[in-house]
Amino acid sequence: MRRLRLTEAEQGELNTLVGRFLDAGHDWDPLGAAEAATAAAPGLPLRLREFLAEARTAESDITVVSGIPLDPALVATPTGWEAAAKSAAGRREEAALLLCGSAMGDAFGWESQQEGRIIHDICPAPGMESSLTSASSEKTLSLHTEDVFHPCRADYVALLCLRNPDGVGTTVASVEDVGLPAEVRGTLAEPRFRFFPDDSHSGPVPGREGGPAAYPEERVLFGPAHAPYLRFDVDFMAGADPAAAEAVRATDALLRSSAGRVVLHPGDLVFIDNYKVVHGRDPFTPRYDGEDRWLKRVNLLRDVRRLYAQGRVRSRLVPA
Ligand SMILES: NC(=[NH2+])NCCC[C@H](N)C(=O)O
Ligand SMILES: O=C(O)CCC(=O)C(=O)O
Ligand SMILES: [Fe+2]
Repeated sequence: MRRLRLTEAEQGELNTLVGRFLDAGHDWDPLGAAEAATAAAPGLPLRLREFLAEARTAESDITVVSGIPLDPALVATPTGWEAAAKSAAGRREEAALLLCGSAMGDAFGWESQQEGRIIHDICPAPGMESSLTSASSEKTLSLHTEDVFHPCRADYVALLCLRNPDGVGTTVASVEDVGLPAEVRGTLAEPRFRFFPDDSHSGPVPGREGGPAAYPEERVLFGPAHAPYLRFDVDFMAGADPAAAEAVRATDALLRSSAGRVVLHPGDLVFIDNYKVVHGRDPFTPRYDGEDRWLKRVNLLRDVRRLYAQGRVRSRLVPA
């Protein structure tokens, strides 16, 4: 894990950049904002850019930047992402996340998720307490690769904490630390697994009725044999045969027993390497009083052209 704390001077620089970005009216065309952020990111504080560049080339599994300035007059936590989207709650923080994220990768959103927005709101929603989505609270959110079903899922999931009054932990488990037995590793490295869109995706997504065909069977471990990448979400995958199903169960148990947690405080921004680390969340009791836990999230790709090359993209930054 790598950590950087912004100095007061750097916070000032970032605030100025955010102000300029908002004044330029980039809020909030999802197609234009990501490109504008990439263009503006070279204006970020030098030490921050150097830190993120180093984290990126070293393939740091978890990277935390503390001291992202938050609006002192931040509005009450909305009761779910739809309410947040309607009221444009936390725009300044969205801009800060988008700008810092753009130093790490290209921001994108899914047409099927949170109405195609590129910045998502993660806050508990009434009625969703036990759901398998990030709007849940009372139920543990299982360790998962973000958007496990998609061949062009994010390289990084970036989360900016706006509130976390009870210090609820984001759980993390790294493929490097999990200690999978050789036999399980062998099975996971074969294309014997199916991955499905999770419940936060709506409409005609691959493998669902009315959507395009499901993706073929794939590997859980892939890439360099000595340091493989991982793709895993026990709730939205299946082994294609009994031995593969058993490997999923064994891997889930090992990931859970090796998991640690990062407690995000207001102003903390974490980049989770979505190829090396699975993440989830401890359960908590929602308040629905405006003081609830609230994160902003953005998906980042090291090169958004990988998505364009997929052929399922309907518009430049909003893949179908
Ligand atoms: N195992 C799971 N519950 N996976 C789904 C994770 C939550 C999902 N990424 C969301 O934004 O809502
Ligand atoms: O709430 C958290 O800490 C993590 C939620 C999550 O999995 C996500 O936003 O992708
Ligand atoms: Fe997630």
